[in-house]
Amino acid sequence: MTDTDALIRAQGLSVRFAKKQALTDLSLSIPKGRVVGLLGHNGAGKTTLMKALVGLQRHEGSLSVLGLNPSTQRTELLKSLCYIPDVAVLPRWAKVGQLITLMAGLHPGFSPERAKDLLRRTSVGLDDVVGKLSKGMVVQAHLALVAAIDAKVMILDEPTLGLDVLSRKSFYEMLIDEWCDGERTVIISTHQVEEVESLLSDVLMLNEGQVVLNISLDQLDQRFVALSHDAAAADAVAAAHPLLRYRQHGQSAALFDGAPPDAVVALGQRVRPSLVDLFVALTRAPELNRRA
Ligand SMILES: Nc1ncnc2c1ncn2[C@@H]1O[C@H](COP(=O)(O)OP(=O)(O)OP(=O)(O)O)[C@@H](O)[C@H]1O
Repeated sequence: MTDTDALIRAQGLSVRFAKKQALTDLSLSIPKGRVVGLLGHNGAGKTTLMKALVGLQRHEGSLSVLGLNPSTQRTELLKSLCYIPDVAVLPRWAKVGQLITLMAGLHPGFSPERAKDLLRRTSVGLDDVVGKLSKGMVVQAHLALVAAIDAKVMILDEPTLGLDVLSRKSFYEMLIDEWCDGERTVIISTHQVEEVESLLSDVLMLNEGQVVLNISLDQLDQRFVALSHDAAAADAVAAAHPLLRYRQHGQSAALFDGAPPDAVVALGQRVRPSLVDLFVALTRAPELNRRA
């Protein structure tokens, strides 16, 4: 990717609250057509970054989204960017059909027909009042409304928080089937790392306000090597300084950034590193790595 293809570009992005440095000198670029998982522990800075991307967070450094400055060109930006924050914001008194009428009046890129089509995928009806819907139904209705906007970037902050596994699955199916088209980019923050792994094209990992990984899943498979091995090989594997030692399918395993020496590889069997193991390896203090 050349940098000019990027839909989102940040350089030296920092956010400081009174007592907390929430983001420190982030630099990244995200191209079109990607499904990016934004991962990080509680307090890592995910919401702060998303708010900066949509122009709701003062920051230092430069930030460009769709070629616009989110802080100073927010109105223009919101024509092509949609955002579901981590708090439910649909008015509880409104009927879903009324929200469609409201959105049609407010947003030039919103298609009422598309919203109604998307709602047919859910169990939410046009006459349903938001306040009487379950949490899962509200989230589905919210996605149907937002996905009916002809935008280029969608930002979702923990969109499936509090939903059961079936609701989470249907949420992501609707998002991928109905909104992602190979040109649009979506950024999803979540703690459900295992569940989203198969949906993602890229992962952006934050730890204590800093980027610890920004990589496509294809590159990730090439760069990181996981080795499953017998207990007898443990000391020799540990001597090669893996990022993480853990257990997988009842076997000891070790995760390396880059291939370890051939002699070490020969001690075990190369397996696919999972995103969750990588997340643990890159976001917890090295001294916490247990002997596997
Ligand atoms: N308005 C604020 N005032 C002061 N500190 C804040 C404010 N918003 C966020 N923070 C702090 O900034 C840090 C990053 O918070 P942020 O909400 O971005 O984390 P997060 O990765 O989204 O966490 P979570 O997974 O818990 O939602 C935290 O230490 C938080 O306490």
